[in-house]
Amino acid sequence: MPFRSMLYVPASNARAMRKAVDLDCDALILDLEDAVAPAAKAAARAALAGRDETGSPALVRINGLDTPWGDADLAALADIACAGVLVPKVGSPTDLDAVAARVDRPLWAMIETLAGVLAAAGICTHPRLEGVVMGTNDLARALGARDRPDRMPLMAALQTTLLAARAAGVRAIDGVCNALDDPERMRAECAQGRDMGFDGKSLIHPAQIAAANAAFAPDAAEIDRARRRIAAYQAAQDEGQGVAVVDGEIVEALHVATARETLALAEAVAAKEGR
Ligand SMILES: CC(C)(COP(=O)(O)OP(=O)(O)OC[C@H]1O[C@@H](n2cnc3c(N)ncnc32)[C@H](O)[C@@H]1OP(=O)(O)O)[C@@H](O)C(=O)NCCC(=O)NCCSC(=O)C[C@H](O)C(=O)O
Ligand SMILES: [Mg+2]
Repeated sequence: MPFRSMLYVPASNARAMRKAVDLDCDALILDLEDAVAPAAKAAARAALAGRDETGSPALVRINGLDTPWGDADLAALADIACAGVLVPKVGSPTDLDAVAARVDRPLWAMIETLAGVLAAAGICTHPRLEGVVMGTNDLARALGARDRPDRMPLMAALQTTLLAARAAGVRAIDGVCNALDDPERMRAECAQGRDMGFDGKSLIHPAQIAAANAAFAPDAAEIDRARRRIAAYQAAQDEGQGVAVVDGEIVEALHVATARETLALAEAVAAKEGR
């Protein structure tokens, strides 16, 4: 399945929770953590109990086990239908062990602390991990970084974590764009995240879904080039050659493997969108 767009929905926001059911993001992150005020934690947790799984697959972001609410969140998961658990502020594989020992759902890790980035290789190879989500807000704070449209201060953390995720074969989701009233910045951040190799982007508002879905899916030109690369390489092989040339660029086996992945993603997106 595609992971182009993962929308945070504060579980304490009943209006947003109702809205989320009909949104076309690839996944939801039902948040019990930082988007929920301390006074609203118990009610937010209760709001998830007995939810049905209408709409996009949902991860539940729990509070850390080092907080007053983490234990109760884990206990509540027994009554919460979800596709997985998103663990915040993961700093080591043992942080995942503590959750894995108490829930049998797939785990995702927020990489949003300096320790988490430095331990990314060990975290990403955890046997229960399905993916990582970048927490660029917490990371920027921990770095003492200034906000920049080019996200230069965050690049080392983003690329280090992405390398670890790709090496471990798990999904990697880029951080949020806070600029709700700046669609150009959102577009640029999506393009940057896609260019780097992320699978998708985490979002904070439904208005951001379209940009992420567009950026992280192959476009018509990429689909056409993938098909032509596969065909040209097969023709070269039939003539006993190991290399083809398409649009003035060489095409070797690795390019064909990428082309097949491109077509597979395009098919998964088309299937999800009922095309
Ligand atoms: C930022 C918001 C508080 C703005 O909410 P609101 O003022 O209600 O926005 P709108 O009036 O434009 O809403 C229009 C409709 O859309 C619904 N809505 C808004 N946001 C969401 C959402 N996230 N999910 C689902 N639906 C949403 C409204 O209810 C309106 O619905 P309707 O009237 O029925 O049409 C709000 O967007 C918000 O709370 N966003 C989420 C913020 C959040 O989750 N933050 C935590 C994640 S960011 C982070 O820190 C990640 C990581 O940890 C890190 O460190 O980086
Ligand atoms: Mg955070």
